[in-house]
Amino acid sequence: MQNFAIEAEQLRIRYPHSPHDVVTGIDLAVAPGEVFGLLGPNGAGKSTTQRVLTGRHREFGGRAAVLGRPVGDYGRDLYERIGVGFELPAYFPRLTARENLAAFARLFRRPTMTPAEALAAVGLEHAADQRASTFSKGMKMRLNLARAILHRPDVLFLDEPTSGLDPVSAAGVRAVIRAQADAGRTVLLTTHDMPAVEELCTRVAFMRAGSIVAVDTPRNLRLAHGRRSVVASFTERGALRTSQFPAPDDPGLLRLLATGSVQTLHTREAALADVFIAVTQDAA
Ligand SMILES: Nc1ncnc2c1ncn2[C@@H]1O[C@H](COP(=O)(O)OP(=O)(O)OP(=O)(O)O)[C@@H](O)[C@H]1O
Repeated sequence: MQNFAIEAEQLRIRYPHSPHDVVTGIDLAVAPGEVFGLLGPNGAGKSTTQRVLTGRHREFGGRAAVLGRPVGDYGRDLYERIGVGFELPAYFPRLTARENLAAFARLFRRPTMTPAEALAAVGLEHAADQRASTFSKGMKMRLNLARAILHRPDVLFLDEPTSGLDPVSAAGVRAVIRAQADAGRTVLLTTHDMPAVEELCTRVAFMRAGSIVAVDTPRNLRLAHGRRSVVASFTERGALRTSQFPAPDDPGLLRLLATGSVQTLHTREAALADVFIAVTQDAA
């Protein structure tokens, strides 16, 4: 039997006062070393699933296991094995970045990186002695990530690690995640950042209303659900306009070409954003 880093079998989750299950019996099996994306619209149940897998919500049905052991069987030792980076940065605002990481490092029994190593890993070494309360949002997200990787965990759970970041900062965070994957860590990544998914994820699961509606590699999902299209830009009454057509022989495109007004024509490859819309809006 294969040992999965993360497993869920018929996982059902309900909050104390919610009238129905918000996760309705999902199956997940993430192999060691995978960067697995958990995608879907707001409210689909992604964060709730992460909460159960990281031991922060203990009421659930079915099975949830990390590194071959049910999450319910772990105590604090779970946090020796996993790293958790959630959307809202968690740090001591009055302490410097270095002091924050030194404080977090003391919580672990296993050897950790030094604060300087962790700050260098996320590109924050220049701000080591700056108070966390003075950090920009992007810096806080990096500090959060430094905290999550500090003890070199086997599995990393990341919820929206690039949320609200500018493109350069987001690319920096993606590079940190890539380095973690290259070091052999398993990553479960919840995100709406499609470039991050394209760049990092070995496989992706799309959730919709508490269920998983598609799981595959980004490439296979694009082939199965994405549509290529042809984009034409043309002039109309002196203004430049663009239109998208499903195929090069689309009658509308052929009519447009016959007018002689087309300036440029290019093929647009299917993107994961198209897959997102196709599988989370149309699935029954
Ligand atoms: N503490 C809670 N108590 C009751 N219901 C909750 C709680 N947290 C989340 N929910 C509900 O559970 C459902 C799933 O929420 P969840 O946060 O898991 O979605 P998500 O897919 O992570 O969304 P987003 O992309 O917005 O982060 C939603 O209907 C939400 O309202």
